[in-house]
Amino acid sequence: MTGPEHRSGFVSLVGRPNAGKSTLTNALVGQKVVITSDKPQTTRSVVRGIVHRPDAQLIMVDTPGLHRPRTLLGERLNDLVHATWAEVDAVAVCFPANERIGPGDRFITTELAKVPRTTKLAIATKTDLADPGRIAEHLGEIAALGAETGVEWAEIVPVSAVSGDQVSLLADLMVGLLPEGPQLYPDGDLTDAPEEILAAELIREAALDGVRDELPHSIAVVVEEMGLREDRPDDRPLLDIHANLYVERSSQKGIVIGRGGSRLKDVGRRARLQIEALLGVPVYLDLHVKIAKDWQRDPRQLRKLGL
Ligand SMILES: Nc1nc2c(ncn2[C@@H]2O[C@H](COP(=O)(O)OP(=O)(O)OP(=O)(O)O)[C@@H](O)[C@H]2O)c(=O)[nH]1
Repeated sequence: MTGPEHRSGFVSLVGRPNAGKSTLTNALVGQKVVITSDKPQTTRSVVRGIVHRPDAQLIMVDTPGLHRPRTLLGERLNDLVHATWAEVDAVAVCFPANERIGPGDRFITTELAKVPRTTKLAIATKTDLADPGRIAEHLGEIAALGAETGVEWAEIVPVSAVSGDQVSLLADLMVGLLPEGPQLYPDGDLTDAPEEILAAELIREAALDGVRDELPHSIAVVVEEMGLREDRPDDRPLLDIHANLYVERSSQKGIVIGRGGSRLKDVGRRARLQIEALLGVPVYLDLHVKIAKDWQRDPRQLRKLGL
């Protein structure tokens, strides 16, 4: 049962490579973890764990990595990261206490400043590797970085995921930043991992490209299945994605598919390239177009489509 005091929401751990995000996620979720282990475990991939507590459900999201945008695709990917950050309740930046604040940390914090409404907190990770004087200095540098970039830290918390020091305090603080809300996920398997949402969004964008005027807001995409293909060698993974592209009318279906299926093929190819760039793994994309009559006006269909 969920009482009025129950809180729920999404927190994303970000930080430069090796900052300790995955280790901290695991420490936070502890034994009651649901990790989507069938997802590609590349540094760019999104892994999510859920902290189930009597008073809260804290859903941990690792958003895809930011890139210094050199290409249009890079910019597009960063837009996606910003969009993901804007959708979560809080973003926590991890700054390892055994290293100085560097350009990578400054870049991430500056980007985070562009997402005004999301709550931000700072975590000084790996405190077991630094002495108290150094930790105090580090916390001061994190505060200064916030002031310099215009990010207001809701909390600055030192933790060690390895020794466990302050991990439960961090969980309490994060829960305190969440809105009141019911349990969002049942115990058990997760179906709508952020990767699937991002993949669906990329497919939708590719499908709308060039036909926006003809198909305003009429396309919804649902990733039905996503998983690494079995029996592949470790160095040659392949991610299978089965997705349905919903339109409202058969005339729209014709537009999306194109003559002899040529347009759908092109949509699939472009979406696949973007998903591969985002997740860092080769993708086999199986795309089907279906008609969900007037889905925009039907609450049941909207819920089914995750909207
Ligand atoms: N001593 C110590 N080591 C830690 C701690 N947290 C993480 N590490 C180590 O730091 C390294 C990087 O940790 P990860 O959790 O993989 O870091 P990450 O930020 O997820 O890394 P990427 O996936 O590359 O972005 C690993 O060798 C961890 O064992 C900590 O609290 N104390």
